[in-house]
Amino acid sequence: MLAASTKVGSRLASPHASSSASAAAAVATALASSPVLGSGSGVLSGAGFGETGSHHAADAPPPCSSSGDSREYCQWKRLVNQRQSTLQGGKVTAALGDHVSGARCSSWSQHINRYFSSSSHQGRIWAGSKVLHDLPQYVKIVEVGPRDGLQNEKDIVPTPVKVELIRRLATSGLPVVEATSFVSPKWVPQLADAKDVMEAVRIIEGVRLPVLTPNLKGFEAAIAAGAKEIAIFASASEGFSKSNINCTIKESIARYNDVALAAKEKEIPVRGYVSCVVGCPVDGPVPPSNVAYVAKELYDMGCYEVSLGDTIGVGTPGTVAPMLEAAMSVVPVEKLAVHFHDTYGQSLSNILISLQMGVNVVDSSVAGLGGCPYAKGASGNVATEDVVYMLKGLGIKTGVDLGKVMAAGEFICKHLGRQSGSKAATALSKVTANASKL
Ligand SMILES: CC(C)(COP(=O)([O-])OP(=O)([O-])OC[C@H]1O[C@@H](n2cnc3c(N)ncnc32)[C@H](O)[C@@H]1OP(=O)([O-])[O-])[C@@H](O)C(=O)NCCC(=O)NCCSC(=O)C[C@@](C)(O)CC(=O)[O-]
Repeated sequence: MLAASTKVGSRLASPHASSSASAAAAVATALASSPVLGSGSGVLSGAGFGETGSHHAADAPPPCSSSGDSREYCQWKRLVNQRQSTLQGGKVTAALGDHVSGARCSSWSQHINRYFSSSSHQGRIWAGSKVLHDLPQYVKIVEVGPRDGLQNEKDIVPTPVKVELIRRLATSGLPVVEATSFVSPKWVPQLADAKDVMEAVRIIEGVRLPVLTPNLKGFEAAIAAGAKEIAIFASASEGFSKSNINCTIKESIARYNDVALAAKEKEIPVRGYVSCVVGCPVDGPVPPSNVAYVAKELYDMGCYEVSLGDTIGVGTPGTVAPMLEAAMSVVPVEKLAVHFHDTYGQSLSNILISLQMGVNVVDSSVAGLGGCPYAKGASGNVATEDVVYMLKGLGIKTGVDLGKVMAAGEFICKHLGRQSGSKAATALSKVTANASKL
């Protein structure tokens, strides 16, 4: 299985695919001949790679004024503008034939908007509310499905399926899609095709595509494959640090310092992760002071953002709030992101309390895919669809088209042969299916 996917991948990495157009052609050829994605499979139909798609940023932003708008919000506005001009220029951000038809997507949209249309104005929702008035205007969603979501899958997902998933997520308006990891293939065999995935998706514009790098070897490989942004990942607990990256926390900080220095030289932005911020599968409960220590180390070495991960999903607002307070005491809150796994069904409540505490970056995974191979019992990440649904209900802008994320979720779930882990996607699909029977 691994050999087969590598073979397909090596076609994607062909030297003939060095220009955008020829790389796109190589991807299209690989996809067409894939048993999962080929035209005969019924998964793909319609337009070819390289054609312009229609991206409509959901919740189109108001003008970005110099007064009051957050930095993230202004960055998002720029990203939307860049994406729109990219599409007008006919570059490769386009649809490769969505198997979810336009009619179906618009039917989803009708239902998605059903409960929000009368309350979509944030001011109206929040008027007079003591608990909602501090929420951010815009939340950046960092999609981690292609990396965190797939890394734990036992059966190797073919490279073209991963590439197509990333492309679909990128065209849904998500500003960041974590693409893969340049880790040891012995440790994470599912992502052994990182080079091929990166070489195929590097041509997608209008979206940031960071990759995980555990050391200099991974960093060099990522840059050679075309990565323009990386992420490093430390742990707040010794037990998980050992089991996940085979070193102590201190050793990992030294290792990541080298990576951060190399990245700085090449002007590559670095995101930091802290795992096990509430509990560890090996050590049990984790004190907030450990989280603060590691978060500050990552921030001080130059990470532009530090994502706090409840790797095994044991946190509740009762444990997340003190953990965040500790992290916020050493790293500015606008530099923090939250990353929840939904093992105990606490993710959305944890996200809500994080937003109330000033966080405005949230990691999530399409269809709730995910889990860490070195954190036994951890379930998937919070589903992107559920996060977008909740934020939409709160009148918070994300720029994400929920129907398109649902379509990406349906695509990958079909490939994996399982139901979506997103409650919002499942409910909306059922409502729409029932409505179409009437
Ligand atoms: C860190 C290591 C490499 C140490 O692994 P090690 O075995 O201690 O490393 P080593 O330096 O002794 O190397 C062993 C072999 O791996 C190779 N190697 C070494 N580095 C690389 C590399 N970058 N790329 C490719 N190959 C590499 C190296 O060349 C050698 O190959 P050999 O000589 O045996 O043939 C390993 O433990 C590892 O790869 N761990 C990654 C585990 C992982 O990816 N976990 C999941 C991501 S973290 C996560 O999911 C949590 C997060 C971020 O989502 C947030 C949350 O939810 O909390």
